[in-house]
Amino acid sequence: MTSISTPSTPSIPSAPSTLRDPRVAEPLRRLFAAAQQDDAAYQRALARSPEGFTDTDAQQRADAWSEIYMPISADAGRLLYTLVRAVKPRTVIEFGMSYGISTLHLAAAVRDNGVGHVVTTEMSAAKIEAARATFEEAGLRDVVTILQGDALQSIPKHLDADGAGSDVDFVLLDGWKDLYTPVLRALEPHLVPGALVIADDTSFDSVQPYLAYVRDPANGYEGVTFPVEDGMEISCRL
Ligand SMILES: C[S@@+](CC[C@H](N)C(=O)[O-])C[C@H]1O[C@@H](n2cnc3c(N)ncnc32)[C@H](O)[C@@H]1O
Repeated sequence: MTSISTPSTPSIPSAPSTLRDPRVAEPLRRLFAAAQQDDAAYQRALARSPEGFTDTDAQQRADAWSEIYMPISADAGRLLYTLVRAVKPRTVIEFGMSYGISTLHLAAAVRDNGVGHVVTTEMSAAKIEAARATFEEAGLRDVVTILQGDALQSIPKHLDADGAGSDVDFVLLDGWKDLYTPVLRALEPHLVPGALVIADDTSFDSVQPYLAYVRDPANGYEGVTFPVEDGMEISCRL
């Protein structure tokens, strides 16, 4: 006779995700609301510098646009949280923190994993000061290190420093788009096989050279564009 086993009771997580903790949810709500004013802030920046900025003056652009949030969307944030929970990375590197909306999602996932650390980068001193206060308010300051200055220099310097874990298993690229490929190339000596590299805004013209790079099989990645807001390229280091 075949015995019929009784289904076991599904386990229920003992606590909701840190994203739903009011200490994180409230700053996220406030930051997303503030980012709604980005168009007006952009117009003010343009009025101050009508000639615009070239690709070579990243710091000047970061300072001139320091009032502009340019965040990932809420859906993209949940995607990042989900991926970090699944991958359980030891070291998450973020290129382009701004006011820390994406960083809060990455850090919440690291907190819930109980392992890992987020190293993020930003050139605007005003944004760094504001984000530090936000991470403190969110109770996530201990899982985030902010590197001030140009990520092209600060990331390799940090990873090569004595005592810093140099293996990288999760990357978010969301700084100036023309720097995605150089930043990734600077990270490559530290990427472990299976590392996930996420690049935001795949629909932008300025991201196309990066896409050509990660989609060329000779460069050692496999991936796909995930259709969230302006598109996120998810690439796996082979
Ligand atoms: C699109 S915003 C980042 C948005 C952020 N990921 C979020 O979701 O809130 C891009 C940010 O990257 C910063 N940035 C651009 N180039 C950089 C560089 N070379 N090094 C460090 N930060 C940079 C800019 O100052 C800007 O705040």
